[in-house]
Amino acid sequence: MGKERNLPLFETKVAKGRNLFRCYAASVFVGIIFICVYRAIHFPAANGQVLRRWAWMGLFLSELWFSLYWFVSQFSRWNPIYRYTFKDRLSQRYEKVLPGVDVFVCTADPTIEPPIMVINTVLSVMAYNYPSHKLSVYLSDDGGSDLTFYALLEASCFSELWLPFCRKFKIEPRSPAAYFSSTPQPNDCNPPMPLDWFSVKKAYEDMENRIETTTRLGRISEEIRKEHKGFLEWEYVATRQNHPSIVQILIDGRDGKAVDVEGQPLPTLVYLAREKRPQYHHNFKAGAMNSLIRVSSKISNGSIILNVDCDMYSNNSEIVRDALCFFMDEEKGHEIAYVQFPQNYSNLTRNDLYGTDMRVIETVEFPGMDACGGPCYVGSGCFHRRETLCGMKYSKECERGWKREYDRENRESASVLEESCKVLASCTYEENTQWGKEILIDGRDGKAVDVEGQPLPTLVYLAREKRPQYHHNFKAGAMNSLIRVSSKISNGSIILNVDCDMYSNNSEIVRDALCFFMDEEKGHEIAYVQFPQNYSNLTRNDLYGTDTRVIETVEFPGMDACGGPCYVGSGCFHRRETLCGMKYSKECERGWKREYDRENRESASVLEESCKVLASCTYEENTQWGKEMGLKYGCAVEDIITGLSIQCRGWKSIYCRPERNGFLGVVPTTLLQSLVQHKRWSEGQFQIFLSRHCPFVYGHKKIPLNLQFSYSPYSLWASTCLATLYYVTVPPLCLLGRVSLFPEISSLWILPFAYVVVAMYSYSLGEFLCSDGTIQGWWNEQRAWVYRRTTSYLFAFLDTILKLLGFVELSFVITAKVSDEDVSRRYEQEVMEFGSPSPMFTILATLAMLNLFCFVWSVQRVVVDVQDRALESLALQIILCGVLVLINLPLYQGLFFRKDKGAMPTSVTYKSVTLALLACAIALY
Ligand SMILES: O=c1ccn([C@@H]2O[C@H](COP(=O)(O)OP(=O)(O)O[C@H]3O[C@H](CO)[C@@H](O)[C@H](O)[C@H]3O)[C@@H](O)[C@H]2O)c(=O)[nH]1
Ligand SMILES: [Mn+2]
Repeated sequence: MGKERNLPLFETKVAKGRNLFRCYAASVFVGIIFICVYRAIHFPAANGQVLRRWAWMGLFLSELWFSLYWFVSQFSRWNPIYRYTFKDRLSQRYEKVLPGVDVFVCTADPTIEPPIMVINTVLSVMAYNYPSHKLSVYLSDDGGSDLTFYALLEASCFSELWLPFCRKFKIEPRSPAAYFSSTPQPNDCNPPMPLDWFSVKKAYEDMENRIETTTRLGRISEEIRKEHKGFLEWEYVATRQNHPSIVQILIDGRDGKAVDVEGQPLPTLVYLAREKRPQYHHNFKAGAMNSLIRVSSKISNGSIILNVDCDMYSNNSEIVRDALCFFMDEEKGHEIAYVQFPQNYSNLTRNDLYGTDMRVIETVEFPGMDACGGPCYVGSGCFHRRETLCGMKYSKECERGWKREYDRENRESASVLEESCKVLASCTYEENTQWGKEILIDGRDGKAVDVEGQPLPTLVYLAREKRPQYHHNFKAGAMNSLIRVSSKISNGSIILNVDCDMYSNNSEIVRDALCFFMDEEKGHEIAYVQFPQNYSNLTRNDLYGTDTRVIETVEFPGMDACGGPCYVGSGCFHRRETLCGMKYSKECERGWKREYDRENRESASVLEESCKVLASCTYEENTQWGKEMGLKYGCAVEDIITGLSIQCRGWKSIYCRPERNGFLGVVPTTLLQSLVQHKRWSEGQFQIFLSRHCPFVYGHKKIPLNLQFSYSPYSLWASTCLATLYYVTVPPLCLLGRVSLFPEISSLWILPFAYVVVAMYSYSLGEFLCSDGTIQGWWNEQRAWVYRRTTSYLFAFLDTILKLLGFVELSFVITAKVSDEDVSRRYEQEVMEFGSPSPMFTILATLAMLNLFCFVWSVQRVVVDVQDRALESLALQIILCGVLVLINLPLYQGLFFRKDKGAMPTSVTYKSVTLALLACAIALY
């Protein structure tokens, strides 16, 4: 065992054949130099070639840009590494002390993210091979939809059947929909299986039917409504964008009665719809995530957080353990902030028509980033340590903390508490390193007993943060820190506050106070119970009249009759919520009664109530949430910017691709959706690049230089639009005017051009094929890049500039996860989907037409005029134009030959032909 302990929980292997790659890169680099030399020395002379000079200059600049882009994209290819875990070692050493894991599932719209899909994702993560009492699943519903809530309620019941089934037969994947559609019916060889199989399948299909019927209906029937108190919350929902917080604990894992059909505990399951008000910006997914972080900290407070999008179901039930092999590794675990798994997709077609699977990024670039310090966080399929997501900086201290946590069983959960409470007592919620607080006795610890073996009460020392520049607000400030910190540690519903000189003179006084609070009739309206302040050192005749005798015996009882005494700071019992600003309402009656009616259920409902404030619009006002804490706001790719800032705080991240994919999601199934998604991504990335969070500025001296470079290809996505647009318009148009921009076929200068193009594209094809792609798939991806660069990135580029100037606001177009039958069928057949008059399509069609015209025109010249030597100098341009025509074949089909609904609308056809003709006409004269 002693030796075993030293074996690491994961190993790292470097990719093979890197020297070959480096030779290739070096040779391409030389080729690029030659091209630049050619461009420089053949720069058209000033006499009479004005147009050609300009065209040449533009082309030179474009090529310089492409070279730069190529250069920065070599960093993540230089030295990819691969990670492998040892889950058996993890179980051997840590099975009993595995940390709590909170899983966040985000959904935002029940129409484009159907509830049945969402709960399949939820069920798949509930069924992880992980101790249920340490697993909690939170669904954030930004759609605030009772349809989604209803589906989740159904899922909570179905999980009682589903989890034992998964456990018993060790099935994969654990999303019921995916499992039943991918697994053939069992035969009789395995007798117990078919019985269960059919009954579970039947139960699933029944549930699916109910959910789909309700979803189609668009509202919840009265009978269903009566089934759960949660539906009452919708009485306060005005619209999806205007409602209070809703927190519903559907399965309370702490409740001994929350068990599956086999009597095994179920994971906690929580529904959250954060408050939405029109006048408050909700910050999209980042806002949802931050609410989740806070609410979960109150309910389960797992040290590890897994975040998945609602379409990304778990495909591998062991993945939590894979992630923990990194976090809990004794040697390196303490410096790891997050573990990112690749995003794979369940609905890809064979040749991936829209190139939506980021195959090469997932198999080559991310492993390369991992070698440079860690991959970026890409929003889904990522495990985080809770503290790092909350803004904690890396320091040597962490090493101790993390180790301590797993070395001693009970003490460490106290230390995690200490850690996470720091921020609650800080001046700004921001500087979490300066604090002083110690839990001296942890009442939850079985070993915290007196000499007779009786449990001791929890005892905590707190010194809140103090800074000269922040006012500490005297006792009130101290009390507020205590309220927050205690809410995290013990969260008692009643708070007694005494000054340090006021010792308790009556050990029954708590019970006296409770007689008021818990009175069934009037208790619910009482906020505090004030006892008189008496003194131990009074002299007989009270020389200075310091004992306020008459106030205590006459005036206060009088005030009590008028509605209640004042609170005099010491010897007073409060209900926690009222001290936190809760207004009295009839509701409280219900809540308070409920609390004492049922033993376990009600602590859930108190939790629900007290979590609401954490998910309210105003909670984050004047805090660091969205800035230094949680996910960052104001960026369309909140994931990338958050990951980057975690890395800049000194943490490392890990990229892991287990043999069996961890998560499977849904890619957009139409061209437009895919282009719009890329617009959001490239816009966010470019926005980061232009902001103070630019990897080269923000990351300067904080992350390695090669990691800064590894981020830049993505940051520069948007800005490649200019060079690309230039390349696909100017050389073809110059054909018309017979303006030559490339070396002649017979010239030696053609070599560097030929070499660079052939080498780059063969390498790219090789990379693609090694990533399990097909040749046709690679070709499709090349097309996708051209389309993105000329539309998505162009719009992203312009929007980013406009945003910088303050003309437009940040938006987040949610990608649809369903499409109608017709569209799906074409997607399955890999027929390109147009069918809408988007300006993006007008651009694509115009460019395609333009290249077609130029190509036909110049080929016709070649045929007519075989002797014409001038054409030889245009050969490369004609080839370029021809390749563009080839790549656009599906577009011509959509423009002219298809009659189905997915064809290009005629308005786009007219517009694009006109525009292309116009451009050609201008070029000809
Ligand atoms: O206001 C919002 C908007 C979105 N979402 C959720 O965010 C997720 C991502 O939205 P989607 O439209 O599917 O975006 P994708 O482009 O597929 O997502 C990638 O890119 C996003 C950043 O642009 C990240 O947030 C995602 O995690 C990442 O998977 C989905 O679960 C949504 O339900 C919300 O919860 N609230
Ligand atoms: Mn998505």
